[in-house]
Amino acid sequence: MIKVSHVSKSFSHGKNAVNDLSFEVQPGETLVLLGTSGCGKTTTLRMINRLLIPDTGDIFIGDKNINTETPETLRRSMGYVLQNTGLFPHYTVLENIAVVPQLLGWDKTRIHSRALAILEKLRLPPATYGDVYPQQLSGGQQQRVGLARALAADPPILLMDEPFGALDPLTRISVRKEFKLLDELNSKTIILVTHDVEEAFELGNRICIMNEGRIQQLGSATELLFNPANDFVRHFLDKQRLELELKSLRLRDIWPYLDSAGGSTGTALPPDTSCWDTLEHLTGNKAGSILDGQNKHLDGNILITAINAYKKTVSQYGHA
Ligand SMILES: Nc1ncnc2c1ncn2[C@@H]1O[C@H](COP(=O)(O)OP(=O)(O)OP(=O)(O)O)[C@@H](O)[C@H]1O
Repeated sequence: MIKVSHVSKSFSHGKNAVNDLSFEVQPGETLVLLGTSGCGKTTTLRMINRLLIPDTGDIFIGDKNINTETPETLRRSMGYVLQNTGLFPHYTVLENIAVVPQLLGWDKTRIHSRALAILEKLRLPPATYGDVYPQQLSGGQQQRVGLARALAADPPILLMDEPFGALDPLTRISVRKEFKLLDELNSKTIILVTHDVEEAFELGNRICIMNEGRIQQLGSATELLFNPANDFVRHFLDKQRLELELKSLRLRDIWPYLDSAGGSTGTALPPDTSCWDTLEHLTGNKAGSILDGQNKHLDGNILITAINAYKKTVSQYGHA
């Protein structure tokens, strides 16, 4: 677990870059820090890694205050992925990946086989990419090498600062998809910084929306969408609201608002299908019924009506 407790940090010009920040990240959870430029996301990440020291407050990894460890020991438990990848230009891909395992004193054979394995996992066949230099790779490939390097020594924690920020929108979407499917990341505790709302909702188990160094709200996608803590959070999500709502709501959420159907026609959709995917499915299939012990009849209109009924109830009772 990572615990940030009442942490503040100001730079020379006096204004707090981070102001009384507190949050916890559970083991295996992905927490996304989301906010406009300059709201303190990177500063927060750098304090967790001890690249910066907080003015006040404490940060714990497990039950250990990070002040009690040397920065080197601390950083061995953390992979750090940067927007510009931070790869060494004069090292080959394999040499870049080997950096942390070498610092940890792994023997050569172990380092080599781990580097080959992690490259394979990230769809960069070592025979083609192992001996090339970063500038010979595309942005997406460099990003994957950056991730491979951060994962090489299998650290339990991964800190990611705008990891897909330098990529064009299409590459960004495909690299993000691959990232989500990586089994290497399943058990890791991840803090990911982004200013991309869609990315935050796609990758975060919970999302922390920040503004001017302060947390505005920390919660699940549905909490932020249907129960915003203030106007800042509400307005921050307004532009993509419909898409975010459809992607965040699952069939199981709107289940009580769907009528039961007699027979079973159409394709059965699992209850954790998002309303977005369901709409896509219905566009091609016109109508369908979903199965989960009982059948529910479904078409586009019924789906939208059920979503609206869900939203009404949520705002009525104040929870999502
Ligand atoms: N080394 C530094 N010296 C002085 N001011 C700094 C330094 N690092 C950050 N700041 C200031 O602290 C504030 C927060 O910066 P930070 O980089 O944490 O924001 P951010 O949310 O990560 O922004 P971005 O999305 O643009 O990277 C900004 O006002 C920034 O100018």
